[in-house]
Amino acid sequence: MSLLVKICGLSTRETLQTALEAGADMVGFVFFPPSPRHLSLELGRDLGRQVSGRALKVALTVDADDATLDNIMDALSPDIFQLHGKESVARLRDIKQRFGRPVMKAVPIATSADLAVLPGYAAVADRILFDARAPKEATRPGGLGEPFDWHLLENLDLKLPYMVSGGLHADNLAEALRVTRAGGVDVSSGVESAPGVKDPQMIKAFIRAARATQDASQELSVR
Ligand SMILES: O=C(O)c1ccccc1NCC(=O)[C@H](O)[C@H](O)COP(=O)(O)O
Repeated sequence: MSLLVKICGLSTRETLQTALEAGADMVGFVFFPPSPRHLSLELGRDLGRQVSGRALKVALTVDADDATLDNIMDALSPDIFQLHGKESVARLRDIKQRFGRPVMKAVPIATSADLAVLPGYAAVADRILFDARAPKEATRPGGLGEPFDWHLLENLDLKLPYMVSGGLHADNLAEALRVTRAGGVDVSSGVESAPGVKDPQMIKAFIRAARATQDASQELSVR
């Protein structure tokens, strides 16, 4: 199965075009006002039109209410909702039923105890995103550019597809994939020149590095 590459927190036509042309499988749009990547609904609508089927549109929200999700559905019509807050298993089920879209649940990781929530989420979510747990003082639960200990996932036995994120960049994603055996990688800070400012060259370098890792693992598997 080919590696999924997600570029998250895109907020301009130019950098979205770069990610699409470089072959990103998923493009993430943040709807969380404290984030430097937060999009207005109007900009989300515009960027969503630009994607026009070239990648999966991921709407990233944090403990959003139904009215907010309704507005995002109308503006972006996301392919996936990425729920990056404290959403319960029941809330995931509710969102899936109400909006009829797959959900990717972000699971914050700092210690092995954080894995205890997996069985509940895995019963409802379509995909899991492992991310570094944000420090208590953080103004947002993700997009902080810090990794977690990937070895915490070394013995993971998850029947659901999962991605790894948190502090990834072109030079460490191969190791993150080797240790976690994730089916996808997700990045935001690692392709930015400043918080919220995506860098086209860094986007291209990240996707090139991910594809090189994918090719290398496919070569090994056919030997
Ligand atoms: O990106 C944000 O600003 C953000 C805000 C609130 C919740 C989640 C957020 N990002 C979630 C993502 O999917 C990021 O790509 C992921 O946390 C990795 O971020 P980074 O460590 O900056 O690569």
